[in-house]
Amino acid sequence: MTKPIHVTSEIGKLDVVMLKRPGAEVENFTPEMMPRLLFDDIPYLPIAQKEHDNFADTLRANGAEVLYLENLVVEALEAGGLAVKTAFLDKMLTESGYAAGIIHRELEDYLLNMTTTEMVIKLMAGVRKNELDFVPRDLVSAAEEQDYPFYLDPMPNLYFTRDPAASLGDGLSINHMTFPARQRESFFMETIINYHPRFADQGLHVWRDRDQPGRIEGGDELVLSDTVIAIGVSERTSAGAIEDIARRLFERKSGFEKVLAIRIPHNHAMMHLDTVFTMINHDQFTVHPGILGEGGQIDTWTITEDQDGDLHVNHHSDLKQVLKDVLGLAEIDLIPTGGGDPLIADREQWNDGSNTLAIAPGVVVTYNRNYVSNQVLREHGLKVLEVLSSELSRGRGGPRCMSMPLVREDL
Ligand SMILES: NC(=[NH2+])NCCC[C@H](N)C(=O)O
Repeated sequence: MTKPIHVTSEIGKLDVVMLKRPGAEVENFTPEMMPRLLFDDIPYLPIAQKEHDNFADTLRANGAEVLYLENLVVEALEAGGLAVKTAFLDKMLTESGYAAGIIHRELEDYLLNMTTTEMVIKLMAGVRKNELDFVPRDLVSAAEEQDYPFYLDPMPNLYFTRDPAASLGDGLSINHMTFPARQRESFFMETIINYHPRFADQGLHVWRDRDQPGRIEGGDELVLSDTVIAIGVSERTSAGAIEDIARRLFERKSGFEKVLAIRIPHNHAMMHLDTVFTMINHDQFTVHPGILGEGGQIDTWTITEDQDGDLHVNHHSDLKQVLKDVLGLAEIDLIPTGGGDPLIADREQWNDGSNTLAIAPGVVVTYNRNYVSNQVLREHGLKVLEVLSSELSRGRGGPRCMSMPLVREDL
């Protein structure tokens, strides 16, 4: 029987996917907070939701079952019962900076008095100080944080379900994320895996959990085949974490035998590998030309296990050749974002023109605003399903970032 998580490629027909519908969290902040929350603008929520529904409908119309993160968390907590709900809240408050003390107790009181659904939505949306009729008298609150409006920051990046965890084979990595703005997000996924009846006790492997020290995010984790994973060395994923997960995947006989580490520029526009490189067919990929040097050069390393169980690391610089080698293909088609025009490539990459989601071999979901790249994809024979993108794109993520495939058909 297929496990509740089963992903052995980037392109196998998408059967089950997890999304998060944008809620109050995407507008519950000030312009001043934007850089820290990793947003470049504040989306207009009703339109963002409409666009997101359009995305979900497109996936459903093409045969995918859509699960929502927010519902799964509520269902997991309800299945777990009061003790689980209390422990969950306690840990969430601790990770939000209130390990104990009066503010912890006040917040606990406030949130535990809600229904589970209200509590989960509230934790995601953030808790403002003026919601509680209580004035903290401690020195930190009085002297340092008096002008700060929140007890609990909103989590606007939750609709990028790709990043807090990544499905790999019959399991997943639950990620230790890079920035404080996102670190609490992967706790939702851990809760689902531990307590949701659909996922708990189903023999799923957690290849690497969120308590591990090195940083890794799902936007950097690409399943190229049932034996090869590519991982970006990026602003968000450290080389140490890549070695660590490679070791665990090899040791635990996950089926993956090779990890391809690809180093990309470390900046906000290209925070993850999937913002500049995605797999969209057996032998076709999108790539942002800005990451390739002369003659398509880019630093990559293949990591394998040698006879003694040690990691063996091999450096390469020709992306096309490495991909051919690891996938056993005679030819591959690297399709440049923006058709290769450097201005258009940069503009469309900024709005996630390289961040395509394959829902079957050669069938991709993309943002409609990247019309040049979309046309190029069509010219290369792909079927392109465009979705609305004016507001969603303000969070700096596209269709791949907004989706966590849980089950794909094997190729
Ligand atoms: N898989 C991705 N590329 N995700 C994009 C995430 C964007 C989000 N604002 C962040 O900076 O974390």
